[in-house]
Formats: sequence, structure tokens, C-alpha cells
Amino acid sequence: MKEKMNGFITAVHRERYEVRANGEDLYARLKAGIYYTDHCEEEFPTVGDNVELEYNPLGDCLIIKTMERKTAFSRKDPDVGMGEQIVAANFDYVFILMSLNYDFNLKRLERYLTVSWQSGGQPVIVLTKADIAEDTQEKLELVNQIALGVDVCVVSAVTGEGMEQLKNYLVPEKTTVFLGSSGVGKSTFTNYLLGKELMETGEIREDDSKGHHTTTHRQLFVMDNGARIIDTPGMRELGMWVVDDGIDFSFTDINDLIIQCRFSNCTHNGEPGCAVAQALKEGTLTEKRWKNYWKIQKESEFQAAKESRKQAVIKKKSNKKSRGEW
Ligand SMILES: Nc1nc2c(ncn2[C@@H]2O[C@H](COP(=O)(O)OP(=O)(O)OP(=O)(O)O)[C@@H](O)[C@H]2O)c(=O)[nH]1
Ligand SMILES: [Zn+2]
Repeated sequence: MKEKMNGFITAVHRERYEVRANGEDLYARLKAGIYYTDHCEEEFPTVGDNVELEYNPLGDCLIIKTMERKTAFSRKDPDVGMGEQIVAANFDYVFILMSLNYDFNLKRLERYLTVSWQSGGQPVIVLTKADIAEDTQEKLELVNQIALGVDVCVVSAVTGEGMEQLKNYLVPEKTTVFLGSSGVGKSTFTNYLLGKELMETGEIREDDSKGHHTTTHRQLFVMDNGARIIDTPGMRELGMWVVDDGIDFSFTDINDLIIQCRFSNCTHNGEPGCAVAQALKEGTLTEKRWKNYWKIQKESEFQAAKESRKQAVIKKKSNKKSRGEW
């Protein structure tokens, strides 16, 4: 009888998982006879998921069950018919990070709040970079107006200001996921909480294919006190209706326009009340800039679809393999 144990996923690689079980970090794979079958009823695990494992002292453990999720961030994948993709699961709190300087944008904050409530997690607004902020008080009042019933904290990872207030959430066994646009200081904040340099921050970062600077990993860390935190690579993964991180970074003007379109699902292709069409007509938005935005938008949709298709193929192949068709 193989020894069974429970654990939670801390990182997902191509076909390999990092799992924390009984305080130890282990590698694991999905048990093919359970996950790669036509009648598979198990969800593929994601960061934060609780799983049941068969321990293997000689190599990778085998994941045999994904426990039911209490919360999740998902992105829809209508193009590839794969339904939902879950990008993080089982968190208790969602820290919405927004910096008090250039990144400050109430419309965007509203979107992040919506996404948080939909996930089932409890949002907490964390306004970052307090040390270099001006008019913090005014901004705080504006935030409080739209964030009724949500705790708002003003922090700085440089001076440590405000970090005490967050300790109510960063407690043993509870999981907090971080959301926020690129550059708000998620990695710096994570490093601060962990008391070490685990995440690369701003200055040193690889360029991705589109030339954006982004955090590419998604990982769950356990703090010294046992609190769990998940840093996300950005909202790009949460679907296109949410402002894409990379796009948002350089096209804030267009994102602000899109929010003003009469229909929330406006395709900006001649619908009445389209704010983009209006701006193009008035010349406040140039054709060139709009085309650029569109191109990058399509590229990132294409990348996401490609990744899903790849996953579907892996699954299909494994199904065949387990039925002995190879
Ligand atoms: N003054 C000040 N600067 C900060 C603070 N937190 C982060 N920064 C700076 O802001 C820049 C971006 O910080 P990151 O932590 O890399 O931002 P991020 O949100 O992880 O960005 P992505 O990895 O692109 O998602 C860096 O230059 C940091 O040094 C803060 O509290 N105060
Ligand atoms: Zn429109």
C-alpha cells in the first residue's frame, strides 16, 4: 500500500508540480490513470490547490486527487472550447495593489474589485509606494468612496509604513493572492513580506517576446509565520475583458476610452455610443495608436489560445497513451 498524503500546490511547471506537504517541498506529477483518461473527473491542479498525493521516496510523487476549491481566479477560453482555465485557487484574501503615483486609477480599481468579488475571495486594497506619494489623503478619500466595506491600507515597502495593518490577513494557514498592474511593486512587496529576495524586482527583468517587462512566474510562498501568499504575473491571465497588464501599462488612454463605450461588450466596430470611434473622429486618438493597441491585443489573445491548444494536445496524447494507442 503506497503512503498517501495531503499537500498544496506552490508552483506549476509544464507537466510537473511543486507541492508543499508536511512542511516539505516535493515534486509531483499527475497520476496518468486518473487524470489522463476520457472519464477523468478531476480538475487539473493549479497554484493554491489542495491535492492528495501518493508518496514516492525515489522520485516524483503522484497527484491522485484535486480537492474542491473554495475560491478561484479563472479565465474563459471560448476560442478553444476548453471552458475555464483556473490561474489561482483556494485563497482567502485578495490584495489589490495600486501605487499612489502614476498607476493610480479608480476605474481600474473598480475592475479589480469586481474580479475579486467574483473569485469568492475577500478584497483588501493596498495602496503602495506611500513614501513617494503626494496627496495621499485625497486619494484615500476617493478610494474609500468606491470601496465601501473594503479595508484600505497605505503602505511602503521602503519605509515599512502600514505593513502592521496587513498582519490581520497574513496569518497561518490563510492564503492571500496579490493582484495589480505591472510596476505597482508586487515583487518588492512579496520580498518585503518574506524578508528575502525571492522575486526579481523592477530593474532586473527579462523582456518577453512583446518587449514588455513583466513578472512571468506564478508561485505560492509560505511566510515564516505560516501565512501563504501568491504573486500573480498580472491580470493578463484573467481574460481579455479585464485590462491586460502589458497593454494597460502603455495604453491607459485607450483603456479609459473603452470603459466609456455605451455597451460593455463593445467591439469598437461601429456600435452606437462607441467612445473609441468618437475619439478617432475627434482626433484625440490617432489611427496609428489604435492599430498598435489592436495588434498587441490580438497577439496576446493568440498566445493565450496557443497555450490552451497545446495543453489540450498534451491531454489528448496522454489519453491515447493510457489507452495503449501509441
Ligand atoms: N519608492 C518606492 N518604490 C517602490 C516601492 N515598491 C516598489 N518600488 C519600486 O517600483 C518598481 C517596480 O516594483 P516591482 O516590485 O518590480 O513591481 P511589480 O508589481 O512586481 O511589477 P511586475 O513584476 O511587472 O508585475 C521598482 O523599481 C521598485 O523598486 C515602494 O514602496 N516605494
Ligand atoms: Zn467601443
